[in-house]
Amino acid sequence: MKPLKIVAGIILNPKRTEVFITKRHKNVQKTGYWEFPGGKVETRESYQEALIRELKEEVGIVVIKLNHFERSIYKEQGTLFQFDFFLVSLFENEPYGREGQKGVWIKLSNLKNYRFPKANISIIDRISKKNSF
Ligand SMILES: Nc1nc2c([nH]c(=O)n2[C@H]2C[C@H](O)[C@@H](COP(=O)(O)OP(=O)(O)OP(=O)(O)O)O2)c(=O)[nH]1
Ligand SMILES: [Mg+2]
Repeated sequence: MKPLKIVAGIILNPKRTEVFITKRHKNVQKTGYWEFPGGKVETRESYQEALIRELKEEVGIVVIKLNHFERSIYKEQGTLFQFDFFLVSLFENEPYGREGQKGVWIKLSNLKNYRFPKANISIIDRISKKNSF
């Protein structure tokens, strides 16, 4: 089965103590859950190109530096998802919910108090630990 490819950005402040997350819109899958901004990789697009495009569209930043952090595969209701999470540590502009969605900077240690989709459990676990990157 061919997976649906998703890229998402872990947008960090310069001290790498906080991350910018957004809340998913109404009327889409996973309404009301928090997420790392990102979306589906389009045909003929690389993972990096997809993430740069998505972060411009969704949170208005121009990515300068990104590093691949983790890939995970997740199956839900018959759909296979492949997630690639990137650390985004340098960018232009201040991120905001460009499509009207809520966006907040939160401490990494506080991530556990926000409701994310199940597919995010392992990544949240990893980055909320001290000195994980
Ligand atoms: N961006 C993002 N998506 C996530 C996360 N966790 C998680 O389960 N997902 C799921 C929700 C969606 O089913 C899918 C991402 O697709 P999306 O709806 O963001 O795709 P997109 O931005 O390309 O949106 P669209 O063009 O289809 O409107 O992955 C996450 O941390 N970030
Ligand atoms: Mg999206």
